[in-house]
Amino acid sequence: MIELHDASYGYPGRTLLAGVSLTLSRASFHFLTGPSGAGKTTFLKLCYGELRPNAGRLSAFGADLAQLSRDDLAGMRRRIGVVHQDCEFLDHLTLAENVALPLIVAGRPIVESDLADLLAWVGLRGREGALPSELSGGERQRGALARAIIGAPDVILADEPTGNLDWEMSMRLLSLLVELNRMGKTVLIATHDLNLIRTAKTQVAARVLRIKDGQVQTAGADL
Ligand SMILES: Nc1ncnc2c1ncn2[C@@H]1O[C@H](COP(=O)(O)OP(=O)(O)OP(=O)(O)O)[C@@H](O)[C@H]1O
Repeated sequence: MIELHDASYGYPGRTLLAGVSLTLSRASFHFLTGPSGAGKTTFLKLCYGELRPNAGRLSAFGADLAQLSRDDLAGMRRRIGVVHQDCEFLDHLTLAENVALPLIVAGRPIVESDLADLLAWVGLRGREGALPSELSGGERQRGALARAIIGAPDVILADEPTGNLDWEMSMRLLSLLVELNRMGKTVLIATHDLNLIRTAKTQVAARVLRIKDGQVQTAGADL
């Protein structure tokens, strides 16, 4: 689904990824871990085409990102759902409106019953009309997940999705991501939370990637 071939990326004066090659295959489940500032968010941005490698190649769904037209790039991005670290919502829109926003932006129809089913699936039935300021951290994260998957993406990238959640809510979110993976979605979660990774590995065949010193390596089985 997403392949990096000898890809490098850095900001001026700082190399974050140096010649990384790896594949996120269909229906795989990956964690991405590594010290703060190692480049996890940057790696995710490369995967969804917000950044382009300085050298090497990145291909998504069989197409080289560098060769994609603007429209093709937009099409590729629609196949990737992103749960951002800060789950930004538009403050003046309700939860349901925020969740439906990717469809509105893409000019796609909103089927109210599908939206209601999705909100119920993430445990937010009854919260449709709430404003973002009225949501708890766990509700925001589940809303952000709903927004990421409303367009039925093939790949879900989540950046520290359980960062501000207690354990019970982290487990709830993890089980939703595991369920999505069982439906055939490719899932990549960037996280510092080793307990989350250990627990997930009892539920799903997850591969753990670690970014360190510009390399992305498969972490040992002790994780
Ligand atoms: N737009 C930018 N310009 C310059 N440097 C940046 C930019 N964005 C990120 N960086 C730097 O790149 C490094 C990697 O950032 P990134 O957010 O990818 O790390 P991370 O592993 O996700 O960190 P954390 O776990 O703390 O969220 C950091 O040192 C950061 O300061």
